[in-house]
Amino acid sequence: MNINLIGVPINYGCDRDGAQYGPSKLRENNIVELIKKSGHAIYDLGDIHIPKVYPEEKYNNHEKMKYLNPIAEICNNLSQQVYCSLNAGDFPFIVGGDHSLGIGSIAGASKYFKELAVIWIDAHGDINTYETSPSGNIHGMPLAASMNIGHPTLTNIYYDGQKVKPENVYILGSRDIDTGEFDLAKELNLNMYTMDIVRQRGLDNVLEEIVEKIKFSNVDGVHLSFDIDVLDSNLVPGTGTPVINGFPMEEGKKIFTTLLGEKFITSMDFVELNPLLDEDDEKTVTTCIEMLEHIFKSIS
Ligand SMILES: NC(=[NH2+])NCCC[C@H](N)C(=O)O
Ligand SMILES: [Mn+2]
Ligand SMILES: [Mn+2]
Repeated sequence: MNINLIGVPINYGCDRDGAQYGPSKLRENNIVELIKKSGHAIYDLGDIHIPKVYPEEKYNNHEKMKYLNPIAEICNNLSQQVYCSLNAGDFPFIVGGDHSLGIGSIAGASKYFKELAVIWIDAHGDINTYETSPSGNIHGMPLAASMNIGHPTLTNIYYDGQKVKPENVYILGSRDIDTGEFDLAKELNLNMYTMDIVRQRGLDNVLEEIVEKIKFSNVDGVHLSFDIDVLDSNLVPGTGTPVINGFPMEEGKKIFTTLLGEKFITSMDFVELNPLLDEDDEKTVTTCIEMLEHIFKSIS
């Protein structure tokens, strides 16, 4: 497989200093060599350009969303990179940066595929809108925007309207969900496997159900969006919104072994590493590198 590495050094979506250093930190820690070693050909496509915006301008575009226009511009550029990569027959691997970039990845993938599914692996739902968000941070909104819910500037990125149907969305590992997100998930009847459900039913059973549902739908492409905060906060202190009771390393690996083993995943995000918040001799970077090694071994 040809892997296309695309860096998105953005922190406007989380409004916290540090997330913009994710791509450079992973490159310093040899992500490119690691991909090569796994036997894949790698094209490092570099980083998406991030326009400079000062903090005092964050609400200039909308009173309830921070950095709206620059995020839309960055996601628009990312979409085209992802679309071109898929068109070339390659596997786009997007490294963040905060999770607002998911809007761009999904828009690019959905232009290429007729019927896209999205697996959102995250401690959070990321299905807020500016009306339900407690923070105004757009990294809490990308999955809603991709389903055509929220502000038109976000729902019309790359091309107008819906990028993924709610029935093709799978949320896994959530355990910090806002009230508005909970209501929306219920209203849309989303496939939402919260951590409580995973613990009740067992990870194997939940993964099997996701795989079966995707296989028996008419989906022709699957985007997997991995927010590192789905892992237990002990493993990833260096992320902006860590949450306790997350997946331990072995379960994190099992998720990838199973889902990537099915060979239906066609693109991926890896987001929310914040090197400035890291602790214990770069514990989070170590976790990320170990997981990335496993991910690339599992892609075939
Ligand atoms: N991608 C993330 N880490 N999202 C965290 C979102 C936190 C919270 N739900 C919010 O909307 O502000
Ligand atoms: Mn997220
Ligand atoms: Mn999260």
